Amino acid sequence: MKQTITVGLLGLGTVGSGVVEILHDHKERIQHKTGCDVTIKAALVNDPSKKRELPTSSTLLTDRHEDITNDPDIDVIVEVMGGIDHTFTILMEAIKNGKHIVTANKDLIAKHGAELFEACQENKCDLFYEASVAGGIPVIRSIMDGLSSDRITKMMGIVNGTTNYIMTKMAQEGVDFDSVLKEAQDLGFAEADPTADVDGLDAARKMTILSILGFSMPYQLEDVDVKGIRGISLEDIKYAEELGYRIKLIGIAENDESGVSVSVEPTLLPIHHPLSSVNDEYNAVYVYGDAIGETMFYGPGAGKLPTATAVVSDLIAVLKNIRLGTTGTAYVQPQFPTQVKAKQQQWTKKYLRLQVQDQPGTLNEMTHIFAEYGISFDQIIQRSSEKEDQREIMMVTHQVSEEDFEKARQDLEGLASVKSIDSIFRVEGGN
Ligand SMILES: NC(=O)C1=CN([C@@H]2O[C@H](COP(=O)(O)OP(=O)(O)OC[C@H]3O[C@@H](n4cnc5c(N)ncnc54)[C@H](OP(=O)(O)O)[C@@H]3O)[C@@H](O)[C@H]2O)C=CC1
Ligand SMILES: N[C@@H](CC=O)C(=O)O
Repeated sequence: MKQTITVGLLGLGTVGSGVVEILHDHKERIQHKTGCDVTIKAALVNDPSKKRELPTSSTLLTDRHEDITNDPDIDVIVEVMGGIDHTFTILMEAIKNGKHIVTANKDLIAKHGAELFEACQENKCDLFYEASVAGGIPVIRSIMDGLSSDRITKMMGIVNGTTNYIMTKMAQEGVDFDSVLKEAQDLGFAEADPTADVDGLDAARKMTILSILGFSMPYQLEDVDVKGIRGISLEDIKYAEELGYRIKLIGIAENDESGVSVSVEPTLLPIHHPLSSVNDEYNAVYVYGDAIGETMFYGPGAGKLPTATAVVSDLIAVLKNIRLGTTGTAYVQPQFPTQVKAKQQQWTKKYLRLQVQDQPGTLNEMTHIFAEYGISFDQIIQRSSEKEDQREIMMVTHQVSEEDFEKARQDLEGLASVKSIDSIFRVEGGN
């Protein structure tokens, strides 16, 4: 027998309208898969007077969340409005009223995932959040289900669509940062506050969620080393190409015997590395496991319909659970304590771009400093600088510990012949 499930939407913007569209266009497919008919009874918005397409003519548009959280007819809440603490309060209220939750909100899950999970367990509610990491790519489900038999050791990838879109356009079309950010906003990829994208925080939240789930540890957002893309210039993109690399904003989470390190930063990748060809708003995540070896997940990481696909798939998971009379969630209580890896244990290659005095001995002075910390070079190129009596130097080091590199950087800054250190990025690949 067909069952009618009533949904309350929190948010009817880019993702919310995509959810409405998929539920409408795939209505029969969803009925067939779940045995359920889905009705959207109400949607919470900031401005109910704004003209917009409604899910059905009878859908209530409201700016009072209680109209949804307290409505006894509503079975499932789909949260696609964003926000952290206020949204958390609303969802906790909804869970206490027995509502199942589907959310696309990584800000919320990275900060309050554990509390939401506990409340859902206590109240026998579902909690699903596939769209919170890498938009339309089912990477959370893959980690929680497909790879659940393995021990995950590393996850690495491009997990922010906006910055990947910006950097692709900068590299391919030489477009300036501000105009391409505006394009990404118009296309619905960027967060309400796009500084979260540009400064790497959005990617850091996603890497936090992946680390909690993949490593089964209560990893904290505050422990992620985060650098955004503001410091990347068209010169860096050009010199990186010359050295055989592309620059991408890469998240890396590693777990080995010396601890866990999670970072998000601009990274030079060898041109033939598969992540170098991930362009526009696309995302890709490598997951390494003891048994499986290497797997890669690729697809659209942002945008209306790709993100809504993940949200509606979560809703389908809830519908199936309701039919089975059970509850479930993509969360598990972390099993192991987190031991954050010391800087001395974190090894990477580095790219530097510097302006130096054009005089004999400058390069010697610099290499002498690096040698003191045991740092050697993979590649060095020099170019004339726009500034009189200066040269521009681009270097790629061999593997160096973060701690030693930082000491060498400080010593370099103290040299009279070093006029400025304009860029420092991580480099992947090779020793
Ligand atoms: N866009 C994307 O590609 C992706 C987004 N996400 C996540 O999905 C969520 C939604 O994103 P998106 O659809 O892009 O955002 P939008 O800004 O397009 O939509 C937000 C919606 O929520 C409503 N809203 C926001 N705050 C409130 C509030 N305090 N009270 C009532 N209504 C509110 C807005 O109302 P009104 O329409 O009146 O302004 C709007 O309808 C975010 O958590 C985002 O991080 C996740 C993956 C990809
Ligand atoms: N702003 C985010 C949206 C998806 O999570 C991004 O650009 O990736």
